[in-house]
Amino acid sequence: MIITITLNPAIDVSYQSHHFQLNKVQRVANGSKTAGGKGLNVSRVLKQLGCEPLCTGFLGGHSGSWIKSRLNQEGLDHSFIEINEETRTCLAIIDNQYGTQTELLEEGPFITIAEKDKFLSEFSKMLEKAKLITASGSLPKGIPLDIYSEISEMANASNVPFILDTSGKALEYGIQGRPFLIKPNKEELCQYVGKQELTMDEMIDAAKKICETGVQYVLVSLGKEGALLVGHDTVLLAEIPEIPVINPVGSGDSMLAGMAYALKNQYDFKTCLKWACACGMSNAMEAKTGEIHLHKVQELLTKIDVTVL
Ligand SMILES: Nc1ncnc2c1ncn2[C@@H]1O[C@H](COP(=O)(O)OP(=O)(O)OP(=O)(O)O)[C@@H](O)[C@H]1O
Ligand SMILES: O=P(O)(O)OC[C@@]1(O)O[C@H](CO)[C@@H](O)[C@@H]1O
Repeated sequence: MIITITLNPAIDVSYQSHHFQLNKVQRVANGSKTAGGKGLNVSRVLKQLGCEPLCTGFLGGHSGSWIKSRLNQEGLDHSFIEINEETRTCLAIIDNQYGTQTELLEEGPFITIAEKDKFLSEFSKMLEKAKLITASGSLPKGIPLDIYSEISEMANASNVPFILDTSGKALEYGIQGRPFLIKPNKEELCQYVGKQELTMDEMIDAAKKICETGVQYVLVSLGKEGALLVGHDTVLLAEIPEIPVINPVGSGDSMLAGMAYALKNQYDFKTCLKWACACGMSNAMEAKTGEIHLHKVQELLTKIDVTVL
């Protein structure tokens, strides 16, 4: 079973706006509302790929109940720790005319030490059934910065591959727990190495240095430019065709789901990278966050070129 961890889930509200302007009243068509936060997007895409993930993390208040009822409707198995405070809402405004994507991400609830300890204790029980674990997203308040490192070490001790997609300090600390794979986008990798920009060679160098610390693979997502997969003795570059983009929010999560699915099926790394890109692309072609279509993924797989660098 794949376990997906979302420590800071969200009700994701996404609006399509034309010529979005600041400081103006704008009327828009009803937004799409999904059970989100990165890990829940990963879970939804895994389900669309035919997997039965178990979703875990923290949920609270009315928003938490709404998310649970959505997960039930979608047939997603879940086991969340109930918290005192309210689960957050995140807002995305997509303007395909201007080509902009504006996001307002709430920081999320405060998690008490008792709630955090309960999570870790439940997680150690779930770990017994896990074949692969993904953890995605920001940390809610009160959660120690090294929690992903702790989770990774627990997974390593049980020989279960752990895949991490986070940013900033949570990534910096998380890497110290030696996850099997991390998935920064280019901006997150730049931030990690403290640079404004990185060339392709510099990205490969940075990823290799991360691998020297004990991480086995670094998957760098590059939006419409495709992706890089770097390991100790592997550098693969995926080049992708142009596609009609509707809403790319959640493409990184869909990519992570595609990678997790392919790894679980023990595909070779070139094929894994193709599945990861195809799922990210398929999501970008849909209005809903964290949605793919298998027939589109299969068609996209034939159009992605992976080169060994
Ligand atoms: N505009 C696009 N055109 C084609 N493919 C895309 C586009 N945006 C994303 N993708 C696909 O999805 C993958 C992941 O996208 P991206 O690098 O934007 O991730 P991300 O920044 O983590 O996204 P998010 O945080 O919104 O989930 C890319 O490697 C690519 O395969
Ligand atoms: O605040 P985080 O956890 O880093 O990101 C949250 C978020 O922006 O990520 C997803 C897109 O990847 C959205 O579903 C969600 O709202």
